[in-house]
Amino acid sequence: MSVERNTRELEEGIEKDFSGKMTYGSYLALDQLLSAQHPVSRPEHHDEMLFIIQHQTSELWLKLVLHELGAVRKRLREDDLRAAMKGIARIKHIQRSLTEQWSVLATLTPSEYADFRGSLQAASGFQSYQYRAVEFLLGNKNAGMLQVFESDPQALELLSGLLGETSIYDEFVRYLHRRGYAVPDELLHRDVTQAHEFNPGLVQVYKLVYEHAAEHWDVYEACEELVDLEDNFQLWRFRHLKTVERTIGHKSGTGGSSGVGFLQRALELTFFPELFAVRTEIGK
Ligand code: HEM
Ligand SMILES: N[C@@H](CC(=O)c1ccccc1NC=O)C(=O)O
Repeated sequence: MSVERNTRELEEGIEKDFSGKMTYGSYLALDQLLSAQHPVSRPEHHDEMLFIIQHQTSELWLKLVLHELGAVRKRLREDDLRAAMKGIARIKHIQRSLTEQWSVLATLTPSEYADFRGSLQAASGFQSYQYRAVEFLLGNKNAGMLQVFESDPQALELLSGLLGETSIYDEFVRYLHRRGYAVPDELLHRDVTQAHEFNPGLVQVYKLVYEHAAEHWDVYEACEELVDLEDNFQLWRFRHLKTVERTIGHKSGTGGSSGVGFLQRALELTFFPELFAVRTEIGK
């Protein structure tokens, strides 16, 4: 080791011959991953690379969120609440990372974005099938959303599949029923292709849990985990909205919507309305 030269020597045992062996790059398919950035602006705009990578990293994290949500749903079906909560804890960290990432894109000024926005044509995040899949898995179903995927059979298959399946919230509610809580019957037989709608009877179930937390500790903790999940999702939506506002102001979106106004209305959506409603009822 030569401290003077500020150089670390390689150790004897360090692998150098990778002929026919798996490497870091081959394992991670880096050749594919790192050759998948294709700016479309001509002449190529410097900042389009930021725009592409911000979206690609978001989609990679969304892929993991979907993977974990699938496992959470399975664990709930198997009555393994603790394992399900482990999955939610991981998802919450991913969500924080996704929300934090907006500050990178916020360095894109309106003038820089305007220089290549025209090249994006009608492409828009509205067409992110993984984002829609997350919304469906959390319980905000909307069959109308499938229309933009008519020309993408794989996305259509994933989303129409999820539309007809139970959400995380459906499974949580069914789990509560199996545990003996007085879950209203209509929730157990609801049409799962529709968005979950507010149910006052379920608020009463949560009221019991929150007012006697010590006797319902694991369920109480699980409820708060779900509240965190929704809270984090809304924070992502809010940061998206604010980034859009500072970048394109009140222009309409490339996807054809009114833009900021349309995104604002998504902030009124809720996945687990009863878990928020119970807050008003506690101590009454
Ligand atoms: C400067 C950057 C961005 C701008 C100006 C922007 C703008 C917009 C606008 C105007 C919409 C509404 C749909 C439309 O008419 O196009 C939208 C939707 C959406 N964008 Fe972005 N966006 C940006 C970055 C991102 C990033 C980095 C993501 C990450 C994946 C993203 C994901 C989405 C999603 C998922 C929707 C659908 C939201 C919903 O249905 O409520 N956007 N965006
Ligand atoms: N909807 C954006 C365009 C946009 O942001 C976008 C374009 C192509 C691929 C992803 C995008 N991201 C999010 O909407 C706009 O209206 O400027």
